[in-house]
Amino acid sequence: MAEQYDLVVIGTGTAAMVAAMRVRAAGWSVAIIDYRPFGGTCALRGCDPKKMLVGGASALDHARRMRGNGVAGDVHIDWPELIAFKRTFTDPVPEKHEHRYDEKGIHTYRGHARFTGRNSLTVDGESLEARHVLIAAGAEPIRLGIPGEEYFATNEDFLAMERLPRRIVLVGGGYIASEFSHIAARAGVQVTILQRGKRMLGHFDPDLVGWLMDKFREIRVDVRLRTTVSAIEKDHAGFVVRASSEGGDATFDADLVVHSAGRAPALDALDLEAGGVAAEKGRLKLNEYLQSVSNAAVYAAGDAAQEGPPLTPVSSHDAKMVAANLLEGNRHRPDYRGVPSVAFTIPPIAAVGLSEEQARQQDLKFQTKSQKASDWFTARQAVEKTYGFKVMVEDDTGRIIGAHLVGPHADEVINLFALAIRHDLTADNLKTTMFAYPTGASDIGYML
Ligand SMILES: Cc1cc2nc3c(=O)[nH]c(=O)nc-3n(C[C@H](O)[C@H](O)[C@H](O)COP(=O)(O)OP(=O)(O)OC[C@H]3O[C@@H](n4cnc5c(N)ncnc54)[C@H](O)[C@@H]3O)c2cc1C
Ligand SMILES: NC(=O)c1ccc[n+]([C@@H]2O[C@H](COP(=O)([O-])OP(=O)(O)OC[C@H]3O[C@@H](n4cnc5c(N)ncnc54)[C@H](O)[C@@H]3O)[C@@H](O)[C@H]2O)c1
Repeated sequence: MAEQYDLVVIGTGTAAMVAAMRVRAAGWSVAIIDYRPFGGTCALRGCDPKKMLVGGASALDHARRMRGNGVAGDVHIDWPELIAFKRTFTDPVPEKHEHRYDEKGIHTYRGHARFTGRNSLTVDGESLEARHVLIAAGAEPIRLGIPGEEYFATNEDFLAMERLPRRIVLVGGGYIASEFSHIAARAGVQVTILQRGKRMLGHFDPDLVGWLMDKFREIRVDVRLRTTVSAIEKDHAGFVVRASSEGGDATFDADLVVHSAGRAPALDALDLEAGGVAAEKGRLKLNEYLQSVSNAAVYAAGDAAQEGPPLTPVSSHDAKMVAANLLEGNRHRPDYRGVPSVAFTIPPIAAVGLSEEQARQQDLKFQTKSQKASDWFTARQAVEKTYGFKVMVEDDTGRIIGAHLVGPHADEVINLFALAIRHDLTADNLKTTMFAYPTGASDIGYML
């Protein structure tokens, strides 16, 4: 006899947890499933552990920048100790999450979930019946279809490394490659990035990325652009990565090869066909309420849905919309205006709203103010030359339509621009706000 639930949630990440808790609070019976330790990507294999390692690398970078300016002596990363520090956060997560679900009366299942019908699932042999199903299964590294793909280390492997390899090759040149290279290089690893695209960090402003590239050079990360990886081979000494570029074919030796070439919704194992859940080219077909267009019992949220950018705050926002739609009927559409994004390089780079190119494509009339501001107090105080911005303001309305920052505090200051964009604040609104001085935010007035 199958267990019956009002809602069965596949996944235990941010999207799953937020939706499960909200729906359960309204009195529904809820089950939640994961084949990995409970907690999801952000808490266990993404944002949080990454930021803990970035903390160590940033401390080292700051101390080195201050050398000759009142801070003496060298510092170094003690990798095993840094990983142990990271584990003080990550290790307790699964148990804490399970405990929270137990406390709220949410039933937990461990195993792979798979549809067996429009309202039924199996979890490694156990049958569940569901009035509704939420697919919050997240994303997984895309398959590149190259020989030796099985040798890739994942983000999970990198963030769990107990010992540092001497040479790392990162395949891809987006968020993961940028962040991991900045951590690893500070820890003394020889890092190479093989990026198919013509520049790094395609999600960020090209001029600001250009300024940030000075930093990649300074920390000796070898960035190869327009370079496509074609194979990974294992040899007695480690791995050989084969790649091709305009200049011809080349090989790169590595002790670790990390996948940083993009992530796609984790749908393969779900047997969507058995559930009558339509998908196309690896993406679920959803309506504006995040509901499957072919099975009204099924919703999706977060990285599995990828209706908005695959970021944690979006997973949480999606989950709130789905929970509200389940409880109140389909009335709530996700709103992805003003989603800020940060790549935690050292220093960080950030963006919110439209890129200059998008604003032009939309035929908007706007003014752009942009400057590399290495001589501003914020940069000089941090002894960090990589500091700059680009802000776009619409002519007629004075609304801020896009903001792009790189340098000290960019990861925090971007949130003020996100507030402005999401709530239609004007440049004047921000200019007439008093920000504490001297802080990163106190530069905003000069960026407008
Ligand atoms: C290295 C890295 C760093 C990142 N850093 C940031 C950052 O700094 N800021 C930010 O905003 N975002 C960041 N992200 C993105 C962010 O982690 C994701 O957008 C977010 O975690 C997605 O949450 P989710 O709930 O949609 O999915 P997840 O948290 O991925 O949860 C999905 C869960 O479903 C489980 N699952 C999948 N299939 C099945 C199945 N068939 N049966 C049972 N369980 C299943 C998985 O095991 C997983 O635990 C980062 C991502 C990575 C990889
Ligand atoms: N700070 C953050 O918010 C953060 C950090 C890490 C990851 N993430 C999320 O995780 C997702 C995945 O991150 P990611 O860095 O893997 O992807 P990404 O989309 O940021 O970058 C992937 C890069 O890989 C390149 N590429 C693809 N195939 C290649 C090949 N065969 N050879 C060489 N290069 C190739 C692409 O040109 C692209 O630049 C991101 O989209 C992001 O949403 C977010």
